[in-house]
Amino acid sequence: MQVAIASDHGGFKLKGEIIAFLKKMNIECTDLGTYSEESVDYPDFALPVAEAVRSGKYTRGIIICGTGIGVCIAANKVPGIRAALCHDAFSARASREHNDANVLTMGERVLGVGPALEIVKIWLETEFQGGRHSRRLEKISRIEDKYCSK
Ligand SMILES: O=C(CO)[C@H](O)[C@H](O)[C@H](O)COP(=O)(O)O
Repeated sequence: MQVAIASDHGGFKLKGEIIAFLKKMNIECTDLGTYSEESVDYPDFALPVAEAVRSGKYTRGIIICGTGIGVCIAANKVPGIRAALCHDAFSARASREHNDANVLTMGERVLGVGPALEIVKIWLETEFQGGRHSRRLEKISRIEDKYCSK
């Protein structure tokens, strides 16, 4: 599995913890920034992760900001991206089983490191269930087709 990860300044510290955790789990990840706590704009870091996942070069993406909300909104503008904001284990599991989420977003200002790492582990290890959920994802794709020119 190849993971692309990024954050804005509000998620910088938690991003570092997640990268260290992924290394311990022997999961390859690429850090697409930001690289300091200097204030930046979250869409500039959500977009490269979303595009990296859409391109197929990376299997999954993780994006952290202060709340996880802004990066989730931005990433979901990219066709083919199913970004899920998860601050609990149940949502993390369901976002994979039901939604086949390919990007996880979280907020450093919302969640402690321990719960965040548990969510990352569950999210990476849970498989999409398919079946009736595939039909629903098809309907989401059709919404993209309706509104996106490429
Ligand atoms: O979700 C967000 C924006 O919708 C994030 O929490 C950002 O990290 C946050 O807005 C940054 O705020 P700051 O006051 O500029 O640090």
